[in-house]
Amino acid sequence: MAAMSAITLDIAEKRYPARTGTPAREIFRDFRLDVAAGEFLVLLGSSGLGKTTLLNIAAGLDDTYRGAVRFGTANPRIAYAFQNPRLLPWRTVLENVALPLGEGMAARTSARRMLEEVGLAELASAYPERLSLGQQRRAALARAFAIEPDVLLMDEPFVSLDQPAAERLRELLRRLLARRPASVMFVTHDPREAVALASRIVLLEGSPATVARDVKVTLGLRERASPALADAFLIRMGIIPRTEPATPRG
Ligand SMILES: Nc1ncnc2c1ncn2[C@@H]1O[C@H](COP(=O)(O)OP(=O)(O)OP(=O)(O)O)[C@@H](O)[C@H]1O
Repeated sequence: MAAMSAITLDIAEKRYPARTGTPAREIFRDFRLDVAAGEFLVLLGSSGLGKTTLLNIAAGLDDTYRGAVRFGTANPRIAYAFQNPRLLPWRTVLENVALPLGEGMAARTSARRMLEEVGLAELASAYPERLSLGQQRRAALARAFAIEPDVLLMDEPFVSLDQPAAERLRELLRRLLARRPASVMFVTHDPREAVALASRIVLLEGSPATVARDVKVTLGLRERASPALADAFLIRMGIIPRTEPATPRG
């Protein structure tokens, strides 16, 4: 028996109407994607293809399409981490993390525990403007995991950080997921980041977008962390092109 899907995206048609200067665009037609329970699915694909549109549809933020989104569990808890951390500037870090948990002491206690887990305990009563981008993203991760999501949607959550900072956040994400497993859809432009995190990589291509590659990633942590080995894997799987040999043939 096939494992039950945590998320099924079944999009008969998604289009954006024409705007002044831009013609109407068909983003998806007869597009289908199943995410298995516990899977860490990374979506790759060039800019403007429809990756964010797909996450918005999965999140229920966009219902202007023909088709259906189905979840493996009734009333799944869904967390969505955006590229911009989107913390409320007039609330403290603790209040931001507690917000999705509601009012009361229990909410604040869980929020505080989440902040400890992401290494921000000392900044609990600070306002977001005092935090670096990396710290804001830690807070956004704490807020996302505070609700113990069944489904975690992430849209380039670690972009514009330097490599060591991005790797520390990826490490944190792995740790958070180890304690609270979720089914993940993660969008990035960076194929190496995809190898670092994914259990499955889906490469989108074309307009309307179709699945060009769909590969399981079973590498160990050491291989994932090595740029050379990650690139070799990406080339082998046809996700990035083989670079031309330096020495001319013949
Ligand atoms: N509200 C909208 N109205 C019209 N067109 C839109 C709208 N939102 C997005 N688009 C267009 O639809 C296409 C897909 O957008 P989307 O943001 O989903 O792509 P993406 O793959 O996430 O791109 P990126 O990687 O640059 O974030 C783009 O060409 C975009 O310009």
